[in-house]
This record gives sequence, C-alpha cells and structure tokens, in this order.
Amino acid sequence: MKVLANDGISKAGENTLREAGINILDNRVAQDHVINFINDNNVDVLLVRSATKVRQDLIDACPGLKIIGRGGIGMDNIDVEYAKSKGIKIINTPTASSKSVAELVFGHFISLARFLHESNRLMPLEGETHFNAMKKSFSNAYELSGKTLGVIGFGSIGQEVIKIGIALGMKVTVLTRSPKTEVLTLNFFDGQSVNFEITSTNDMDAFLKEADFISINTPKTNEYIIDTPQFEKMKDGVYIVNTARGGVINEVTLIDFIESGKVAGAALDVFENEPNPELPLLMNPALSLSPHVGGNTVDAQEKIGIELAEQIIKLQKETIR
Ligand SMILES: NC(=O)C1=CN([C@@H]2O[C@H](COP(=O)(O)OP(=O)(O)OC[C@H]3O[C@@H](n4cnc5c(N)ncnc54)[C@H](O)[C@@H]3O)[C@@H](O)[C@H]2O)C=CC1
Ligand SMILES: O=C(O)C(=O)COP(=O)(O)O
Repeated sequence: MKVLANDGISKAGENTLREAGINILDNRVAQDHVINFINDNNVDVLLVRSATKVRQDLIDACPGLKIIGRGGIGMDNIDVEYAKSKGIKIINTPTASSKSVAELVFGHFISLARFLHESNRLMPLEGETHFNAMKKSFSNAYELSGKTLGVIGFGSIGQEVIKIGIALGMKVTVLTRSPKTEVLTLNFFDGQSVNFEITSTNDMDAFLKEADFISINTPKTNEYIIDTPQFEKMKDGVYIVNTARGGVINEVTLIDFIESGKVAGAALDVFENEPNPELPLLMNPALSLSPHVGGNTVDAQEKIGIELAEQIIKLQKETIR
C-alpha cells in the first residue's frame, strides 16, 4: 500500500505506517499536479489537511484511490459523498484536535479582552508618553470570569470550549439547531473529575441577548450564521471568535459592527478568502488574527498522525482478509 501525505503528517504517524510496512511518500505536490502524481506513483491512500482540495474531478481521474484521509476534523475540502459513491473509504480524526482548537479560542478571547494583539503591534514604538498612552487606552479591558460565554455548536470543540469557560468561572449559553442536553466531564490533573449538565437553546435571539463572548464551533455552513440581523441583536461590546470556517460569519459586516462599536473585538482563525484574507481584516486593530492554526499543535498533530495511521492499517487488514 502506498500513501501520499500531501499536506504532511507527524513523525509519529509516519513511523506507525512504516512499522506496518506501509510505504509513505512525503512529497508536497501542488494542487494542479496531484492527479498525475497519484496515477504515476500508484498511490492508494491520499492524506490531506485543509490545503489540498479533493473534488470530483480528482476522484474521477484517480480510479486507483482506495482511501482518502483527512488529518483533522472539517471535511469541507473533500467531496465526501461523491468519493463514498465510488467505493472510496473516507477517514478523519474527529476529536484529536478539539482541545487545541478550544485553547486557541481562549487565547484569542483573552487577547481581545486585554488588547494583547494590539500591545504586541504597538509596544515597539518607544517612549514614556507612548507607554502611558497605551496603558490608558488598554484599561478598557475585561475579565472573562463572571461573563457569559456563548457557544454556537455543541459538538466536540464546542464542548471543550464550554469546559474551559466553566473552569474560568463563566456562565454558559449554547446555541444549537434543536435543543439538546449533554453531560460534560471536567477532568482535573490529579485524576478527579466533575460532571455537569448543559442544555442548549435553539432560540438565537435569546442567545445573542445573553452572550458577552461568542465562539463559533460549527462545520462550514452554506449561509452565514452571523450576519447583520444577528449582529444587531448582540449585546453592546460583545467579543466574537471564529475558529470554525470562513463563511459562517459575514466578514464585511463584522468590520461595520466593529467600527460602530457594537463589537468590541473579534478574532478570526479562518477566512472567507483563505489563504489570502481581505486587507481590511488584516489592517483592523480590533481583530486578533491567526493563520488557521486551531489544530496546529504538536500534541494534536501527533494524535492525528497516529489515529490516521491506525485507521489505514485496520482498513488494509480488512481488505486483505
Ligand atoms: N481552526 C481550525 O484549525 C479547526 C477548525 N475546525 C472546524 O470546527 C468545526 C467543528 O468541529 P467539531 O466541534 O469537532 O465538529 P462536530 O461535528 O463535533 O460539532 C459541530 C456541531 O455544530 C452543529 N451545527 C451545525 N450547524 C449549526 C448551526 N447552524 N447552528 C448551531 N449548531 C450547528 C452540529 O450539529 C454539531 O453538533 C469543524 O467542522 C471545522 O470546520 C476543526 C478543527 C480545527
Ligand atoms: O481539522 C480541521 O477541520 C481544521 O480546520 C484543521 O486544518 P489544518 O489541518 O490545520 O489545515
């Protein structure tokens, strides 16, 4: 079996595959050349992250492909149903990076509430006057403790975000398409744990009226979840973090509501025009930005690599049998 990990795979994942006798190619092939590379090298398994797109044309042109693997969660870069209809197995790693994404959400929330992103931009300008002016303007800062965390999406990442919020002493409200109740477990380092129950709401207006800090944790949606009508119903001074996908929040409208003062600050890890975010986003001081790094930790990528490798090994055994 031959594997092409076109957007990379961790050493741990690579070693697990090699130890099972699976040939792994570590080439990074440009999108336009992926089809030829797969066919010329008899690749059986194509592994991708979010960069390589696996659309119908590629699937049709590569009849030898047996498995498509997504090292990560979101499968919006893969035509999953079409691939399945052609008999190709699709695998991903649904929870391996959830904690990493949730931690990034709070990295951004704290950066926004304490102006860390802006401090880092402005600190290199020297002088006592400048220092004191920054200190004064950054005093319009807030604690997260005691505020209301609003989470849109109650899946694997949403649940990890909620747990961190609870640990920080936040009140939590969760928005889903239909109400549901989940029992979440907060695990402590010493092995102890606490269970708590959360019931979500599908009442968008009530949710927006309550939330001080909003985290969007849904898959890519066909329509904006957050657009003008939703911004208008938010609390004044709300903070928003999007680590979900470009297209769940209207970025142009977001800038308008930042400029009106309705939104105190927002963070984007994903963009409508990825990997080339629009200039007004890049230049706005109220935005904390990161280049799609939610799952991009050593910890998450190790888990992802090993989980992918184990799934491939299992599927190979099933095929041989
Ligand atoms: N920034 C990054 O690096 C990363 C981003 N992601 C993104 O995060 C997304 C979510 O990941 P998980 O939580 O693991 O997925 P999940 O599938 O466990 O949970 C997503 C939840 O969102 C809900 N949902 C869908 N549309 C909704 C809507 N309009 N309103 C409210 N809820 C809605 C679904 O019912 C589901 O419960 C991924 O699909 C991916 O797009 C995931 C990993 C890394
Ligand atoms: O797992 C996901 O859904 C992600 O968005 C992570 O994307 P990446 O693998 O870092 O390009």
